[in-house]
Amino acid sequence: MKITEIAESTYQLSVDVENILFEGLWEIPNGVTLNSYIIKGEKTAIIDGVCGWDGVPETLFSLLKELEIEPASIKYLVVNHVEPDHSGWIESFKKINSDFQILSSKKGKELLEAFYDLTENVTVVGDKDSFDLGNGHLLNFAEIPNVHWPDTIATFDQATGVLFPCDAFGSFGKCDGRIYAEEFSEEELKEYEKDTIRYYSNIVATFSPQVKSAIKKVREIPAKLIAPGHGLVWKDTKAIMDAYDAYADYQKGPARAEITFIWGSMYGMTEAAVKHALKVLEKEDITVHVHRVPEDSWGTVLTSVWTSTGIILAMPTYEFKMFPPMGAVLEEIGKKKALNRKAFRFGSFGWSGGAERELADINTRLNMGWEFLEPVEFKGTPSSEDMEKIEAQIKVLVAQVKETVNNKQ
Ligand SMILES: Cc1cc2nc3c(=O)[nH]c(=O)nc-3n(C[C@H](O)[C@H](O)[C@H](O)COP(=O)(O)O)c2cc1C
Repeated sequence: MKITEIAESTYQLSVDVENILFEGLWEIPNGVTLNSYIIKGEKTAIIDGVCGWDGVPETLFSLLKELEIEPASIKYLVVNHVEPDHSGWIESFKKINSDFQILSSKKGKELLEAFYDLTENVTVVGDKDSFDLGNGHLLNFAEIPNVHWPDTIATFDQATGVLFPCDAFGSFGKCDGRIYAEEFSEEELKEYEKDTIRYYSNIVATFSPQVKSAIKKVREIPAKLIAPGHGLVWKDTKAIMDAYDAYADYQKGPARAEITFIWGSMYGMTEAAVKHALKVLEKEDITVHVHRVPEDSWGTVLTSVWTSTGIILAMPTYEFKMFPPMGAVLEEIGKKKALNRKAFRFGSFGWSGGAERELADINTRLNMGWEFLEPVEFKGTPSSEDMEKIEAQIKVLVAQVKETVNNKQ
């Protein structure tokens, strides 16, 4: 954990977390940095906290001591968002400080009661409110509901121009002691963006329309620095807002000129055709993300799907339905609303088939709007004719993806 002064009397306290499933579900291969902020005006406020995992609140308290702040002397907690990765520490805090005031949204107040039985000393703040910490640190608030829970607000400090948007504009990927995006080389930032997209697609994506509204609102705030609850701090506030704007647009598609190829196979029948399909794709000038299920996690597959305009699915029939891990990952992709993709499916069956029926059902039931080319299904091993049909369909798909993306630009 580390303390950095990011603006006058404004400190970031950050902790790198690894080897966990985020939200108990999402793989984070490069970890995540959780950020908490302290503003020392005449009054001291802490903006967002950290999770309540073993040892994490204690580390936060020891950092406060480094800043010569006794945790018991903190009288103001700004809770932008009650999700326990930011508020879990309050349970430990309550044990050492019984006298503090919380600022949160109306919905946040409800959630604080539900999660932590906190009912007293909660002041509701919203768009029209301000709160004066003294020494010029006048805080304003912007309601940005559903980015990522319904309670979310962003806090803006008039004195320093720092905007604290909590989950909005956050990223996975631990920062290893670095604070600002500007400390990363262009190459490193490109890599880091994959973690930002992982974060966006896995955590925030469902609420893309609300992300669009939040960005519109936040662009009106004269922020000099965006200091989120996860990941890097952005001096180039426009860069991260533009990036998030684009990710939100990918929900309805088209996204980028990329294809995500998701496949699974039990005994190698579908796999034989997958190998052929990959060779075909190698000759095409297009970025392809390949994921085998169940080996690759939902989160990893979703990250690729989010930026892809084209999807190829290859899996056999299994008990009159799709190969189960494919069904599971598609349900999740549908729930995150990765909509309107150009798609193509092929795969093996033994006697009755059935994968196609379930695929159509998921596409309809979850209103995904994926436009499928004629599938190629084969009994047992794929014939050379099947291989030719697959090759032809892939070429059509690549052309469609490029055309759709070009038409958008
Ligand atoms: C557990 C199991 C269930 C299956 N269920 C069906 C089925 O309901 N309908 C069907 O046509 N084939 C079914 N099959 C046959 C497979 O679809 C077939 O063996 C196919 O070639 C497997 O392709 P793969 O080697 O790519 O996994 C099933 C196979 C297994 C092992």
